[in-house]
Amino acid sequence: MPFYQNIKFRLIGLGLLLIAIGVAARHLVFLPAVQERVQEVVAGAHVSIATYVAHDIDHSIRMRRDLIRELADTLPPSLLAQPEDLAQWLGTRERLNPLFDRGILVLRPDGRLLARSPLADGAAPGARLDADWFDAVLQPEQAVIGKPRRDDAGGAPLLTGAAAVRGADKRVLAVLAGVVSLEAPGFLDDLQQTRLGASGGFLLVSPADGLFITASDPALALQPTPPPGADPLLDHAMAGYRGTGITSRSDGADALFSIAAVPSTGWLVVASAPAVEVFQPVEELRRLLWRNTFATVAGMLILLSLLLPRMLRPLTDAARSIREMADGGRELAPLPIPRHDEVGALVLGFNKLVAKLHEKEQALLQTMAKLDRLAGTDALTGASNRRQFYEAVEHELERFRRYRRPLALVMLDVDLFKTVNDRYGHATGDLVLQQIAHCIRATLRKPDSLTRWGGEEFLVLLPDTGLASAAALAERMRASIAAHHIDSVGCVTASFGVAELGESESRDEWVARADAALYRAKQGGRNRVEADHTVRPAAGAQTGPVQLNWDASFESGNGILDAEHRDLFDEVNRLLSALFSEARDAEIQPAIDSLLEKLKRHFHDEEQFLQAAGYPELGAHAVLHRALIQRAEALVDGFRSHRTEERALFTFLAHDVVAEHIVHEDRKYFPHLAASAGIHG
Ligand SMILES: Nc1nc2c(ncn2[C@@H]2O[C@H](COP(=O)(O)OP(=O)(O)OP(=O)(O)O)[C@@H](O)[C@H]2O)c(=O)[nH]1
Repeated sequence: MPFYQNIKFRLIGLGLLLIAIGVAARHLVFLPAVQERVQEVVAGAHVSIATYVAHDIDHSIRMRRDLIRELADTLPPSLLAQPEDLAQWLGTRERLNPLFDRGILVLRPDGRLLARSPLADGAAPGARLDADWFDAVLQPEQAVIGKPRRDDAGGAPLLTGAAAVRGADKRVLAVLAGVVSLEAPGFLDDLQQTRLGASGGFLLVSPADGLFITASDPALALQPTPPPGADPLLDHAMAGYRGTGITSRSDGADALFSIAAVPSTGWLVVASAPAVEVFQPVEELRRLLWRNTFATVAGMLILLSLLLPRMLRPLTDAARSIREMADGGRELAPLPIPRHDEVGALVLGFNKLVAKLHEKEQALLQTMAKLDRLAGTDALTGASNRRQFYEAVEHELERFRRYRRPLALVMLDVDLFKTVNDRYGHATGDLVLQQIAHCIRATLRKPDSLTRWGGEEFLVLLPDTGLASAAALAERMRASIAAHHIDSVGCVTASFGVAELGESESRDEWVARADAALYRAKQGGRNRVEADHTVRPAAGAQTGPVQLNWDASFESGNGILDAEHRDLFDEVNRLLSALFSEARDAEIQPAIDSLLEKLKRHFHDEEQFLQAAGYPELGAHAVLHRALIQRAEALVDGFRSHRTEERALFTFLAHDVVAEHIVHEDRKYFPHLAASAGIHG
């Protein structure tokens, strides 16, 4: 699954998207609104301050102008002829109202100095005929405020207020002027010393004179204003704009400005503060928001990476379990409901689905069982079912009655199979049953048939087989099953019960005896074979004129070999009986075939045991086996084609096979086998 389809990735992505939307909203909507509001508030404050400063300046100017006017109006014309008294009069007034720190002068209409206070030598400061105010003051009745200028020595900036002294006929008798330094305490010095914020300040501009009168930066005092276009802020002011706004300054930086007029002079007070400073709170808020955003993202990532796996575990667990079930690695079963949320609902849905599937599976199994019953085969193991077994038994019973052929039954049951089911699941249990059926089949001959009798119980029907042979075969099956390794389970075992059909015994009695023997095998500790000897075998009841008798001295001590030898004796006896009876060839032929097959199997088993025991004469013994088999096959062929007489067959079986080989030759290895069994035992 690509990572972007991962639900954790999507949830984290969603979280980040929401944060990004929040950040965008704050920076595009919230912060601009805050900035606008801050500008409104600060600009309002700046306008108030600029207006206050303008009124203060206006008040100072008016006071000086009114004082000069009043002095001019109250100056007794008679004093004009007495300069010393005039100076004294001026001195008294000047001391009473010290608004002109640079002194008060009285000039004649031609511009010559008449008197001054305080008395000082040299030219009176500002008392120059080219002064703009001198001519101006001769005209109107009002006092005049002159253009600010530096004193004659180029020192401090001065401002002169003047008024004409007129006679009764309104003729100008003299001009009275007061000179004040712009830096005089209580005049404009406050404006120079006052800052707006950290680096903002004020400008006092005379648009009419194109002059900075004074400013928070003292270097600007009495400097000409820059030409239009050089400073957009001043251009605004000069163009008559009054109020507040943001504009670029001559240094390119934005500034918040506020402009207020000084009505008495036509001057302007311009308050300006760098926008960076004004909006510093907004910038701080912006930085705070970024820090908050980073902290939120980091917190969210940490929280989600810790919580998401926990929150999604029920989902991932359920998905894994379902996948395992789908892949066959786990039995299809309901899952525990982790909690009552959407995942719980999902698992509940899955469980309902499983229940439905089980129902359907049961229905299918029932149908299959029905079909099996009809078809005669068990679908799981491929073995016959009871119905087919009963049919086969009917056929064999018929043969038994007619030809007296022995008939044996092996019933087997898997040991502790419930534990296998409980530990590894029902599906694995089924697999075990299949493998066991496979093991059994591998040991059977053609005419033998395997039946699944019930759950983990099987029946093997062995035609033409006596009790001893059947027990030997059962032993072979037991060993084969016990040695077979089954993936993920290991080895399992089975217990066996063997019974040969007795004379006048019913099918069900016979099966019951095999079942009882099986029960004894279970009781005896499982993984073993129990043969039932309680009923005399029917086939042995009918004997011919010539019979071979078994003797205890023929026993080698090896259970399987002895059982096979005994069975061969029985087989030969049965065949001899048939040969000497009136039986037809067609009826004798199956007995001959069965004997030949048993002979071959016995020789093979015997060679295996002798090899395992390290018998030194095995090579020579095996040569005898091959010779006997070749001879037997030739005789059987001849018998089929009526070339061989019954006597030749009789001689070969009774003499060559039984008397010579089994009784005489085989005895040779008995001591070796016994010794070897002693060593290994
Ligand atoms: N997997 C599977 N189990 C089956 C089938 N038929 C029967 N079984 C199970 O086989 C088990 C038989 O258990 P028991 O009869 O108690 O016997 P056991 O555990 O084999 O023990 P012993 O026979 O005493 O050794 C039961 O759990 C049945 O459910 C089948 O077709 N498939």
